[in-house]
Amino acid sequence: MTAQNSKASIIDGKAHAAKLKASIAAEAARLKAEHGLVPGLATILVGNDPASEVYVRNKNKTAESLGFKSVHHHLPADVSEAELLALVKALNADPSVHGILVQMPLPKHIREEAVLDTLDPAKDVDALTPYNAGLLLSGRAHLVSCTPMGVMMLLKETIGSIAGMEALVIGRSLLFGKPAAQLLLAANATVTMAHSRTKDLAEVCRRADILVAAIGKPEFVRGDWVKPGATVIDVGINRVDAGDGKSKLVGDVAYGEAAERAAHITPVPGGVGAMTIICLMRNTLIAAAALAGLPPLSL
Ligand SMILES: NC(=O)C1=CN([C@@H]2O[C@H](COP(=O)(O)OP(=O)(O)OC[C@H]3O[C@@H](n4cnc5c(N)ncnc54)[C@H](OP(=O)(O)O)[C@@H]3O)[C@@H](O)[C@H]2O)C=CC1
Ligand SMILES: Nc1nc(=O)c2c([nH]1)NC[C@@H]1CN(c3ccc(C(=O)N[C@@H](CCC(=O)O)C(=O)O)cc3)C=[N+]21
Repeated sequence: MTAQNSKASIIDGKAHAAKLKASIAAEAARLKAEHGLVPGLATILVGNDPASEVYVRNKNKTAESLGFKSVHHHLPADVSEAELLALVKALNADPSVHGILVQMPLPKHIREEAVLDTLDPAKDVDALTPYNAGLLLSGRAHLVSCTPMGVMMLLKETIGSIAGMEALVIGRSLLFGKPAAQLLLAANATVTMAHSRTKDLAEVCRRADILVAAIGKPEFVRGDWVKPGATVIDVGINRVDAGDGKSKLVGDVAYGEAAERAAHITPVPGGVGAMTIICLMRNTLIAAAALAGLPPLSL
């Protein structure tokens, strides 16, 4: 078998997440014993998207399993912007809450910017406020967006240094693409960002030593776009028809094809998604320690 058609190694996000969870649990126990500090996470979900309900429930369950305080607010789809902002302000002022997560996307009649301008940056565990995005850009990151952080951890564990490598991020959202590109740059990769207006995406992909896809289109990236030996990180979570009346999750990368050429690849599910929730717990702990005036945590 030549290197060209050997199967990629699978990056086990679940196993990495379990390891990180253990170190967060230990640090949380220490903060509780030494300082009486119990991290508190508040989640807000507006409307009834079933996938979002599952994710938010998982976030609360994970918080509880770590001994965090966890509160969930489920608001109807037609809640007014003013009511949502009032809830965010109340949580900003609640000393038992250290992290506030507003699940995106929000209904059309609510301005995302108004919500982010109201959210206390010290409690912005998704790192979506201009303040936290700006700190990252300035090389002084405090709270970092969870999924990009999870991706960097997986890359570190899988290939070590990425200095000088060609990294491509497809997608430029505030939640993932932009912070992911900043983190890759800070780790000294040569970073390209692609999006819906990029010309000849397949060719751009073929240059990438690290190919990160966050598009939201099932199996959009084909196997022959992957540079042989590349590391492929699939952020996409798409629910598609499995053909037997059931549905299944697939990523933004045609996994089977890509695995023929890549050296390392993340599966969906069990790859990047598994890291996201645990990075949210990490951010909640970091925010709690900072709000309590404790020294930065090494996690
Ligand atoms: N695993 C996890 O934990 C997480 C998974 N996700 C998943 O990642 C995916 C992306 O999420 P998110 O960043 O929030 O999505 P957005 O919809 O906000 O962004 C999608 C990006 O993909 C780009 N894009 C769309 N079509 C194309 C195309 N044909 N060619 C190239 N680029 C294209 C868009 O470009 P343009 O800007 O030009 O419109 C945009 O920048 C989704 O599947 C989401 O569910 C998201 C967060 C966490
Ligand atoms: N403000 C905000 N912050 C977010 O972080 C955010 C958001 N809005 N909106 C939607 C996306 C999506 N997202 C995921 C989180 C966990 C999994 C996850 O746990 N995935 C598992 C499987 C899940 C399953 O089986 O359904 C996995 O990939 O193994 C996936 C996707 C966070 N998002």
